[in-house]
Amino acid sequence: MVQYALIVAGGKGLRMGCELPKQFLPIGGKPVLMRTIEAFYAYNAEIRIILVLPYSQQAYWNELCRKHHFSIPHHIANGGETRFHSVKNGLAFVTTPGLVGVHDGVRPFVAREVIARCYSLAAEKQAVVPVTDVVETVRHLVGEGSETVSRDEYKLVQTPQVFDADLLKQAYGQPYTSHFTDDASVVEALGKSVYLTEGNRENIKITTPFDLKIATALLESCSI
Ligand SMILES: Nc1ccn([C@@H]2O[C@H](COP(=O)(O)OP(=O)(O)OP(=O)(O)O)[C@@H](O)[C@H]2O)c(=O)n1
Ligand SMILES: C[C@](O)(CO)[C@H](O)COP(=O)(O)O
Repeated sequence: MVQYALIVAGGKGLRMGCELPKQFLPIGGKPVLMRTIEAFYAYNAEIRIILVLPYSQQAYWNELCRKHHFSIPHHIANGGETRFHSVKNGLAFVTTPGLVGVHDGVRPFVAREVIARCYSLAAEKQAVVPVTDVVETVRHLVGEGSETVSRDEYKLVQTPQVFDADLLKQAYGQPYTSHFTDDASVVEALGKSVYLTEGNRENIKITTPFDLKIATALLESCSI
């Protein structure tokens, strides 16, 4: 079955607050985005990689690839207004039946076994999402106050979220709503339920300067 990795890096990175877009920031001397793409290539050298980047950053990315002798084959699609629109743009490059894994370009520490399990389960379940346990107590804001809720009833959601290609394309044909914060929520809006599997704790989404510090520490401490 043909496998696609749709790597989204079309955002503005406002919470990082850096001039250089966060997907290009170096960790251990190599841009975040290259590490992310390498993780998928290491899982399957035949995987079809679609990278979504703002049009204005594509020349810089090509220059970075030359500088780092980065030669993993990939197609580039234009970033959109929201993550939803970026994924939709990337899906135009999905031209055959198969499985599509949508992954945040700023999650370079996804474990190979998690990628493998998500694709393998998606062949059977059609819609698979990696999650981790909530490790802190959670409070729900109610009116002026708040109350503790049972954390056992919640999970934290990661990527890659892997889907049957036709199902995902149908889901992204729906009109955008602000509730669509990930791909699972878009697919669920069709009435299809998603299957949860264990993610890996290191698979952080590099969002703030603090996350960059964690990323550097992770690189030093693990062999991912
Ligand atoms: N219009 C958008 C918005 C987000 N993303 C991607 O979706 C992933 C998760 O988004 P997030 O980490 O929130 O990135 P940004 O939207 O760039 O960050 P911020 O909200 O701080 O501006 C990132 O890889 C980001 O590049 C995207 O492809 N297109
Ligand atoms: C897709 C995601 O990474 C799953 O946790 C997350 O929803 C992205 O959210 P953001 O609003 O783009 O930060």
